[in-house]
Amino acid sequence: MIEVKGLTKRYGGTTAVKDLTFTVRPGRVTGFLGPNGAGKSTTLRMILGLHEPTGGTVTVDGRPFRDRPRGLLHVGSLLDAHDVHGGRTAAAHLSALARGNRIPRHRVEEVLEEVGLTEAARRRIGGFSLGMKQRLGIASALLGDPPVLIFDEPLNGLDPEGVRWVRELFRRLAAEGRTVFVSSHLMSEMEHTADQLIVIGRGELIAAESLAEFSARGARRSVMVGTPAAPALTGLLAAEGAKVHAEGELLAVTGLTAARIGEIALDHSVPLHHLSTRSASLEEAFMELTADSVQYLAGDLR
Ligand SMILES: Nc1ncnc2c1ncn2[C@@H]1O[C@H](COP(=O)(O)OP(=O)(O)OP(=O)(O)O)[C@@H](O)[C@H]1O
Repeated sequence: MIEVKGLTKRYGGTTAVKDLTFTVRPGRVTGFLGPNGAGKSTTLRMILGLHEPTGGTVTVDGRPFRDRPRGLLHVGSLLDAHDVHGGRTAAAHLSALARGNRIPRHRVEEVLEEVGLTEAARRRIGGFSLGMKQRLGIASALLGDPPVLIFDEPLNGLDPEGVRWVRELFRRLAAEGRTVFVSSHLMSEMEHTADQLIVIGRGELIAAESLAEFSARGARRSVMVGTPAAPALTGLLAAEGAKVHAEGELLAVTGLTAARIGEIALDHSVPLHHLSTRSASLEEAFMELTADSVQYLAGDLR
């Protein structure tokens, strides 16, 4: 179990993580979601003792990760698939990790087999594709057969076959009773991967709930509106408290009924070419939930 309590990280004037509290439990895949720059990587690095928190605490199975000398037996992680010595072979890389953690040598062959890299074991990592490096990173994480696994954007750069394989692997690891914590900035990636979600924005907790609970938010209907006067109508609807974002030719509106939108358009002589309702996707629910933090980043930090 990973327990994060009041975790804060400041870099100079930037607060990357702010008073974050959540728990990641075993036996399920927990997705760690947030827009770019939300503070996911910083949080994962603090869990792994790679960054010192400015405030708060984080423990893995009751102790700070740094207090465990043979760390790979407790927590396996993949933070950056490129962070490997390109001149080494896959087998040499894993053997060095195994030696450092006093893990039996046969585990190297086992994890290579598990991730489908047996054939490539004697090749230099420098010649690996991103997908192969991701597989090697996952092999490193599995090497110590740890109860807790942490992956930062593990689906990045994988082809559809690779994505399916990773999803099935995560599900199996969770079914074995392990804690599996996986970050992503895309709801679509987590939709078929995670059981539980921790959502952050601007370094702060926005939601910690099951995918089913999150889906209930998605059940809120949105109204699709087509008009040649999109900027004007957007302003009018926002003034009535609606949230509006462009989706191709149409505006997706939440917070107002189709009837009310039609009335507002009529009152201001705004022509409507399209007006329909639909259930929001999980992606929309996520975007709506994190919209404020994205705007903040776009305006103030980038
Ligand atoms: N070493 C650092 N020095 C200064 N600022 C940093 C440092 N590391 C991260 N930040 C800032 O902290 C914030 C959170 O960054 P972080 O990389 O943790 O976000 P993230 O959610 O992982 O984003 P992404 O999906 O883009 O990787 C950002 O505003 C970033 O610019």
